[in-house]
Amino acid sequence: MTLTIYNTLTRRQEPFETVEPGKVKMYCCGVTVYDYCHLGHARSYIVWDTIRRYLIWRGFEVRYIQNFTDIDDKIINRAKEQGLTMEALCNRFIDAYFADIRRLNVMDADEYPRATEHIPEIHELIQILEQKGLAYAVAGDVYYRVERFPSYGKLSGRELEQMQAGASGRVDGEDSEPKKQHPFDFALWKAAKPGEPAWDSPWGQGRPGWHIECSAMIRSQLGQTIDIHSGGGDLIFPHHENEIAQSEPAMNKPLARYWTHNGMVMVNGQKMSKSLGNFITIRELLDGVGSWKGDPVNPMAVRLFVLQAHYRKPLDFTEEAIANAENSWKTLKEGLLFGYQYGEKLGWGKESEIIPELVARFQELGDDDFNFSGGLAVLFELAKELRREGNILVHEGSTKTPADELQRQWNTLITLGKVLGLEVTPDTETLTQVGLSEQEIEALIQQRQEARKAKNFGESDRIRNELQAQGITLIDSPQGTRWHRN
Ligand SMILES: Nc1ncnc2c1ncn2[C@@H]1O[C@H](COP(=O)(O)OP(=O)(O)OP(=O)(O)O)[C@@H](O)[C@H]1O
Ligand SMILES: [Zn+2]
Repeated sequence: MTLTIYNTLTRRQEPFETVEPGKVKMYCCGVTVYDYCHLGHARSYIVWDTIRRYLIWRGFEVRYIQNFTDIDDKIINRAKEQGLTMEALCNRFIDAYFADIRRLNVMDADEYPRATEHIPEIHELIQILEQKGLAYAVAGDVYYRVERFPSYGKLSGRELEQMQAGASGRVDGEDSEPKKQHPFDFALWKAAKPGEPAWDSPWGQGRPGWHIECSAMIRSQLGQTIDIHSGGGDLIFPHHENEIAQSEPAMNKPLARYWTHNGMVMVNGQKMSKSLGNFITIRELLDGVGSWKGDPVNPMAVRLFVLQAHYRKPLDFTEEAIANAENSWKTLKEGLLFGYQYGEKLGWGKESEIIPELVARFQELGDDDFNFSGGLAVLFELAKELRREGNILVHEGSTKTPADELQRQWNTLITLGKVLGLEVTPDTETLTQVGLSEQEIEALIQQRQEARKAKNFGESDRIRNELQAQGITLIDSPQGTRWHRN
């Protein structure tokens, strides 16, 4: 089977061929560190983490690099507001990034280069561009000359002339606009303003523009052509377009073989973003605080919320979608805990076979542009089966399916769960949490009866659905309500 990946650059799904056989060099645009990460960022890093895990599982040696943008207008302004140095502000939010993102079971990158630690590499690249006539200095600023790069616009599918016709004067809102030769020229280096952090450079005191840092860090960390460049779809233009414009003519090599982009987390039809103020942070969601009014959300439910949609599609954030993901996680968790709970009782041996047909199905879906939402169906099938057998075992003392088959099912589930970063810690707390006790079920049925008496059918349906999600089916009859485990 061949892995195929959708390439934003060619607008096609293509067979995956790496520069060096068996090795993947992957770069992902990281966060600008001036605030806590929100659910949109969580989606982006969960998606790339899962793709990285999948590639590793498919036998590739993956080198994964993700930067921190630690110099930028937004950072400078926020540091001023909070009376902190830029460095102190960045360190605070880099620490917060790690604390939050690790809770989501996102693996650490191999390196986290920071823009401010790559000033010499940035200078070098700008100088190459200057020598090639692709950059010009004006009063301490250095700009990229877009008209000199004939392929400008190839990633986003924009033509310079069309863009020019559509643009009304200012392009990036910088007050240095009059210094530009063309409205789409962009800053590679910015002259220092009084009181702002600045570095010495061949053009005087100043600081790097945003786009150049990624080009310089990719070059120094991974080399001239990488295999996968990733990031959110909102970065295609101008950020990734500009990375290409900087790197490719400087090195006379393609920057990346595959340009891959995740879809946005949306709120009421708009991108979740800090600037729109419609965001919910990862920690608010996981701790049940701040603007998240619901209960704390299990980190694995956040992963499921993300993975249940194809990575390139938009994903709507609603309370209902999070509640559904929580229910799905309960089901999956029961399956994942099965072996820890009952393996010994069932006399499982040490061998750990998997079910090749199911793994092949999962892989076929994953190989089709990382269709993990499709692959999840395989996991749920297994989890539901194991949950059912667990219930039978508890109530009848033995299972219907032979123990060795159940062990294969469980091993398959654990293996595929790990590929998607969906894992469970088998501590005593999680083990005892599994499944509702009979008293809990009876109590919920009682609550439902009362809701029905009060004609609160919304509530009674909610209780029925909650029980269904836990694998309990209710049967109403004139004699009352009976229940059974599925
Ligand atoms: N709503 C979202 N859904 C999915 N990915 C997102 C979303 N918002 C940002 N990202 C991605 O997260 C990564 C880090 O983003 P970055 O730090 O540049 O965000 P930002 O632009 O400061 O955030 P915001 O857009 O909230 O102001 C980028 O790859 C970006 O595309
Ligand atoms: Zn970048």
